[in-house]
Amino acid sequence: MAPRAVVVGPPGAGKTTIGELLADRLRVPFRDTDADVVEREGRAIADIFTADGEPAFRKLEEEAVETALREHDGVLALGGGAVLSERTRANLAGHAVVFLSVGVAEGARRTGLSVARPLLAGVNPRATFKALLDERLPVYRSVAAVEVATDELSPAEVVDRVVDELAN
Ligand SMILES: Nc1ncnc2c1ncn2[C@@H]1O[C@H](COP(=O)(O)OP(=O)(O)OP(=O)(O)O)[C@@H](O)[C@H]1O
Ligand SMILES: O=C(O)C1=C[C@@H](O)[C@@H](O)[C@H](O)C1
Ligand SMILES: [Mg+2]
Repeated sequence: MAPRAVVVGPPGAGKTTIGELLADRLRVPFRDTDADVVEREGRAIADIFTADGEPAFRKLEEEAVETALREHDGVLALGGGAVLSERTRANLAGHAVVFLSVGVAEGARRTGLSVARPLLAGVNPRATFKALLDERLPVYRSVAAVEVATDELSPAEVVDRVVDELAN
């Protein structure tokens, strides 16, 4: 059993939004490792970061990804930083990984109104977002079979593009 698609990308790329729509389109269930961690821990991600620190969250996330890759045969969205784990990257080998990309301006705009993203909660979210993209872009690309730039597309258009690309 393997997910039909595993969605990766930075915060605000639309992993949850597009993942849910893609699952509807494919008529399969949707699962999100951020939600799995929250459910297992019974606390919000921001609270885990604050109380236990990022490394503790990454460990929980690694476990959540490994379990979901084993159990889930629908669409799976990973947390934005999940690919930073070498173990997770190894676990993703052979899977249909979709990288949703977003530029700094649009990514900061989409995430700017939320306080639920602890990594972007600093004084200059735009600069933080740029640094995050600079670090992660090659990592997302290294695990992905398909890349879709989402800046100029509506969620429905992104899903169309992902379905097309996965069929090729
Ligand atoms: N293609 C799009 N066009 C316009 N808005 C979008 C698009 N994709 C997502 N959004 C909006 O951007 C915001 C972030 O989307 P979403 O929560 O799906 O991102 P995410 O990648 O799951 O982020 P996180 O890593 O924080 O979980 C939401 O308000 C969503 O409605
Ligand atoms: O990009 C990240 O590092 C994160 C993205 C979110 O999905 C959450 O997993 C968490 O807020 C960390
Ligand atoms: Mg999400």
